[in-house]
Amino acid sequence: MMGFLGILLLLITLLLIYCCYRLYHAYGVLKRLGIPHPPVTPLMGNGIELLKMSSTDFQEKWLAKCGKVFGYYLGTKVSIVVADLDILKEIMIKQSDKFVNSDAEPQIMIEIRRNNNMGSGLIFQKGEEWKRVRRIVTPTFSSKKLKLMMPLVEKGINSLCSVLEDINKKGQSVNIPKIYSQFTLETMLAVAFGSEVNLLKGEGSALSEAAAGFFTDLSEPLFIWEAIFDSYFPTLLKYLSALGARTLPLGKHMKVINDTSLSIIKSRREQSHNGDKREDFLQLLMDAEAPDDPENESSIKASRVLTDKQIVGLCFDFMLAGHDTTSSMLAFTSYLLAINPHEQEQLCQAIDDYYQENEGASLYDASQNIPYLDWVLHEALRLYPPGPTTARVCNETCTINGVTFLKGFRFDIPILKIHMSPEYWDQPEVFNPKRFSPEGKEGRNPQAYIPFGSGPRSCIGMRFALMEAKACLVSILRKYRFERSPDTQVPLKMVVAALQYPKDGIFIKIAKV
Ligand code: HEM
Repeated sequence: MMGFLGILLLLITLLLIYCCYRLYHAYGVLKRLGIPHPPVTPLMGNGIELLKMSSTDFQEKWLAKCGKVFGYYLGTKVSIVVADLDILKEIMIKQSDKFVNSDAEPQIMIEIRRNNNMGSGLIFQKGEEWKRVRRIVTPTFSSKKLKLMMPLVEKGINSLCSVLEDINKKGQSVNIPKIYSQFTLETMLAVAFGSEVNLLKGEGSALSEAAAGFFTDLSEPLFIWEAIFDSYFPTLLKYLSALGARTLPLGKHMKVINDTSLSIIKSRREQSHNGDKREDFLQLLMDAEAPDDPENESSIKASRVLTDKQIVGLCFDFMLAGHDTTSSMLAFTSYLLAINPHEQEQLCQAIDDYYQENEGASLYDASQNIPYLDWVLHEALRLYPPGPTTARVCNETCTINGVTFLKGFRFDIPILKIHMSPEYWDQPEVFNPKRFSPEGKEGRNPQAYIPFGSGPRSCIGMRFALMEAKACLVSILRKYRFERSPDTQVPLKMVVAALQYPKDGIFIKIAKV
């Protein structure tokens, strides 16, 4: 009996020694490569600190202590934060083939997509398949095609303006992000799913409820825990995620989105013979075909088009990536104009001048041809980039500017920190749209401004987002002004997660011109 216990104890001791050795080895990677990192806690790595503070505060703290490149561990998984613009240019543009994948999709989302038989879309798509899909989808975002969607965008703008009219009549301040969030969701449902609702007037649908519910259920700590868990128990994580996918509301919301979209595609295919086509993303993706690729003669017909489940995955991605981001851009721009009345007047003057010189101009043309409007939006995106960080994964060990990165390393690109760095921006905290005038841009490193990312994996929806936001602001500012009220919090308290939000909302007044 003692002999058995002795052997058991010995085995446990050996197992513990092995685990300690594995941990010691795993936590030695960054040191061996000469990449500085914060002190680690066994098992958690730097996860505890990341759960306590926002990812951008974490980046700020350790960039200040370690310089422009540092690493950290989630569990035993390595991430590298890179704020060095030369290295970023290599990762995002010059050697982008070695960093073609962005972040890994959370396991729970993989399981939910699998349960619903939904395609992977673009955001989390990898390698060659990502290249193929991006090639097919890119023409959908040409200026010519986006212009065709303007009537759907204008419809949303009209109902937004009538809501602002009511708010103005009441004379109260309003939490503007909430209004814009309904507007951009409504527009996204119309352009990506062909589903017309009037959320701003309180008229929703099963699809709009599922979409709104989906956004409420996403949380950053869930993803930090997942990354830590994944580094020790990947198989168990898969089982737990499969269970979560079946039981959590997130899975149910996605099922509604998936089933509704598939039935819309089906009915459009059935009606295609009557030649009555709607101009929206859904239809464009249904008709999309990759252009000829002379360098790839073997590309077969089937690989140049998208399946229905891929189309649903893509439309879902557009909603995921395009709804909250665009509404946040609009909300922060309105806030900045409200607290900078001089800049607001300059913008309104530019809009008036444009319409005086171009009587009867369309909303699309006006929004594309007022430079000051462009500068204002870009400056708002500098100060408040909706996505404060983006990511890449290294798929081939390589050395860049003397730093070696191993295959499998994940990269955090600290967009917000770069936008607020005094090294690249004079008085970075000041709202100054003229930074984006041709003279203001002269000599600036383009990598210092990346609200939509950069390189081949940059935001595919940038033009659509800017078109929607510009048209929206032109329409509003021809009738109203944003005004600071006693409820307006200055400076804003922020919550930073995958996206950044104003903690207590943004309350401003809507005044009539
Ligand atoms: C102000 C609005 C928006 C901002 C600030 C924004 C920002 C970003 C950023 C930072 C990325 C990652 C880029 C990189 O890592 O280099 C991204 C990717 C993406 N965005 Fe946007 N986005 C916006 C609106 C939209 C809209 C309206 C859509 C769709 C209609 C969209 C669709 C996507 C997609 C599909 C990707 C993944 C692209 C890929 O991996 O190939 N975004 N966006």
